[in-house]
Amino acid sequence: FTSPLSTIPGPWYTRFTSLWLKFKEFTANRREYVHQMHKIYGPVVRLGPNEVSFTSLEAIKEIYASGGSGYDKTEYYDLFRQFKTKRGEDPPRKIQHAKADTQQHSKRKRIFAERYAMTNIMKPKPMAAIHERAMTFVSKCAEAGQGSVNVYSLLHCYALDCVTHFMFSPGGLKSLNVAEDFEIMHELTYHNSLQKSLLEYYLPQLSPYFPTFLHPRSAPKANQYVLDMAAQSEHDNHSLMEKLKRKETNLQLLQAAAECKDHMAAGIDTTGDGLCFLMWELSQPHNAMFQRRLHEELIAAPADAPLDSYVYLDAVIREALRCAPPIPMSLPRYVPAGGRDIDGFFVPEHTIVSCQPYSVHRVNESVFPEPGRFNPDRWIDEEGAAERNRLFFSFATGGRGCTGKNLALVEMKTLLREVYSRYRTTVASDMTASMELDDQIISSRPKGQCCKLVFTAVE
Ligand code: HEM
Repeated sequence: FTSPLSTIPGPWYTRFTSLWLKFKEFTANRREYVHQMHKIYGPVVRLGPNEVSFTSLEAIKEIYASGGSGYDKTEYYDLFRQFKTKRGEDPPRKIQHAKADTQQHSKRKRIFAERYAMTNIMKPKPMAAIHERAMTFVSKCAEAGQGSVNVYSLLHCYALDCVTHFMFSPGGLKSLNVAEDFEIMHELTYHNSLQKSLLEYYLPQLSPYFPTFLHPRSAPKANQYVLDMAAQSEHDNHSLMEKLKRKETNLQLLQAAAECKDHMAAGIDTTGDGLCFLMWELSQPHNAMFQRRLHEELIAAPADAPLDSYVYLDAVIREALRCAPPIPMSLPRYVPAGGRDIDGFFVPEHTIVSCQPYSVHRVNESVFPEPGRFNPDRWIDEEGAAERNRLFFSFATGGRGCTGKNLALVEMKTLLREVYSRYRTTVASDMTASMELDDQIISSRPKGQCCKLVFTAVE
């Protein structure tokens, strides 16, 4: 009752316990719970004795971008267990998410920032590789004729093939075509490890005594693949590995491999799920006019039109990432020493504060009217464009914002251009899987992990 947080709106029990929040987290309902709290209590909500959630632009700027990198990430990021599933088995745990390593993280991020710059990604060789993979995706869909295609699985293959080429070129997986590589995609994407990861995180002392089936799943094939690629002697000049292995970076081979494993995991499900939700939305009968508009823009442009010249394509992508951000959940940070004023409230040091993209995109209805409706046209209207762009939070913002944003956008645009200039997509009659958002650690994926569409060639 004496805490400075006691003036912050929220349910009464959040003053005493965060057990209800943990329960929601454990049952994969945290995102929706936090969202409901914002709908009831407004832009600032107390979630627990030491945790507050925000949705305003001011809060986003303060938490994620003040001083450049914003506040430190919390240990919650240790939950990315794909890097350390059974103790000691995987390469060292990712560096950039540990609180104590903020300085080391920004040094490292400076090393690879140049590789993720648009000027590097748009070089002929990486662009040709992305295009080749997009065309493989198209031919897989064409092979099905009027039969249904599970794009969920193919889009994850596409994202994996693009990101591994970017990192290890001339190496790189061909999971769209090669069965052995497909298994790596399968290992990384199809798993149920939310509860197991949370148990291990919240009960670290007990976890060594857990039976094997309670440990998060391992990814031995993916780990071995990354280690093999790191050991390759030659890497193309545009690749991430070429840069990480340079002498001046002072990285050991295993550290470079761990960095790549990290980026590989960050780049598969995000891009795969984002594209999947987008194609699912465009394929709905009530969204046919948006698909038609996209097709018209794509066929009207010259074949060599630059990717950033497609205004409607950009609007479709933004709208899909607004409605279903692949990382839609709270991005937790610690308030720095001395405490901070956030959105009119004093928040003491070491309080966990966060914004969740899902709510940022839905509760600010003056900026995004009818927020639950997929409507790419909203991004075309010049009025309010600055506010919309500022509140677009799917890639987060500031120094810890998404490293791979440019790569993700180029992959998405290249694939969608090749698909929607040639085909119309509709939902397959045998599509019964749920496309509801299913919460994972900070990401969400389609619940059924399956999305069946039909591709019809457009004359
Ligand atoms: C549509 C696709 C993508 C979305 C929506 C997305 C979104 C995000 C978000 C929201 C974060 C911030 C997480 C946080 O603050 O807790 C993030 C971080 C990150 N993303 Fe992405 N991402 C995407 C694709 C990619 C790709 C393709 C790569 C790399 C190949 C990548 C690499 C990373 C890395 C390395 C970080 C950690 C950055 C840091 O800690 O400084 N992402 N991403």
